[in-house]
Amino acid sequence: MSQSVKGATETLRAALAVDVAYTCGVQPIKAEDLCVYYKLKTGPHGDEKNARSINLDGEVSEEELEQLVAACDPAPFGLDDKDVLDEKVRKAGQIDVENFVARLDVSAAGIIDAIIPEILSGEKSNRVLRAEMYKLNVYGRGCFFKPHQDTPRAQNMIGSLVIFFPTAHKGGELVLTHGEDKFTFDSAAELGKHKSGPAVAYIAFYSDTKHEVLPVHSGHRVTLTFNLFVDHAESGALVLPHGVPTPVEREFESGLVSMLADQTFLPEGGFLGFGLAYTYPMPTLGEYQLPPMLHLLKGSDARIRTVATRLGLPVRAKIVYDAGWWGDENTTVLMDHPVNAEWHVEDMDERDVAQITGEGVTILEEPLHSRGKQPGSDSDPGAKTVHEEAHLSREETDSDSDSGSDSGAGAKTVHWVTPANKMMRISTPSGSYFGNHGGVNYIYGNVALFVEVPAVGDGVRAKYL
Ligand SMILES: O=C(O)CCC(=O)C(=O)O
Ligand SMILES: [Fe+2]
Repeated sequence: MSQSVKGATETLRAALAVDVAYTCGVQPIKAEDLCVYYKLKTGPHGDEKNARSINLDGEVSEEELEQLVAACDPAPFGLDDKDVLDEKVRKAGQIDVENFVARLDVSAAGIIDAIIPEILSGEKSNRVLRAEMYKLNVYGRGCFFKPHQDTPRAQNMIGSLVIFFPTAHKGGELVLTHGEDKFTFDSAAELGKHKSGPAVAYIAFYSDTKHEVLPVHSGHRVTLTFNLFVDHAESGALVLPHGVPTPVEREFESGLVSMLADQTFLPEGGFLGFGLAYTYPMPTLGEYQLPPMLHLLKGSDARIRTVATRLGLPVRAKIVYDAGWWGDENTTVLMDHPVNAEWHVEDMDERDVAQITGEGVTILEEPLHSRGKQPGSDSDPGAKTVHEEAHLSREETDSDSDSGSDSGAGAKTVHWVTPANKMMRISTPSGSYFGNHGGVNYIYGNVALFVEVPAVGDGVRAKYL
């Protein structure tokens, strides 16, 4: 590989390393929007449920908050398909959506508009962000929630939104961990700085990001939680990224352009491969289609698509499976469709294998070097080495070709920019899943993006001669 390609690869990696998994702030709202109506628990004599209202401002009394706590159920967490109560993992109160009404409308209050630029990666195109209210939670003194990811509920679930009422409390910081980065959001401190009128604090984050709520030392931390979904216009067409490129997009673009201009780089054409920074919800049962993945990309993953599309380079998404059972220890399979995760190694018969090797499937002819290693773990020198070149078999790159080519004839080269080193194992469908709600209809799976690089002098590459 030439020095210039090495340098360009580094530029791309550096541009992708700029990534935040959240966006947060304090939003001024109308005083009446701090009001919540909630149902009381049925009385000991089976009396009818009554409702009460509470104004969740800084002046709310201890007595009123205790009444709210009395209307809460203990909040569970999710372990595989079960909701589990265990105060060593999560201690908090919750009210389900059918038992309360909050006056606050996050769209009308401007909170959705405030989070869109980050959560949809600066690119509105034809995507819409929809917030679905999920719970009201009360974290009193000593309450907390240990590190977890939020359970994926649909393929288009992208994030979680938490709204914090300005009720007095100390502690209860939300700590997010993404790769090597840690971020602490102290909603009480942020709201404390806001002196001019009523406000709520908010944070939105990609829901596969690990997060925890530290113990509350005093007072009551009252929140509304929402699941965030990406919907898109009926046409399903991906609108071309518009707007002014950000500095980090320009940096990424300069790396791509120097690769295209280097005539020693993939002279016959091929692919740039990117293992992604985030994981994506995949269904575990039934018949599926991979949703239009390119609409659902998060953070720096979306940057790959944005810039490549702007340059006119086709981008495709593939699910990455580690299919070690397949004769060869190191078989990596890239698929357009999630595999029915009910399939276990033992159950696999030839028919199943034929199905897996069917249309839209790519077997990497050279295994990924860093298979099974944790990304970024310093103790493991292999983790940071990228297997620079592997081959994408031709059946995938040329739909007209005969599909039985495992010989490598006509295979296209993949130049891996970031390693696809976290993979789903076909043989372990759900493992032990730990989330904020029981359910294994969806699991977070690993995806790789492939940017098609034309041969020297072909297509959009012609202008870089
Ligand atoms: O209250 C928070 O800050 C986060 C709560 C949470 O992680 C959850 O409900 O899943
Ligand atoms: Fe959570």
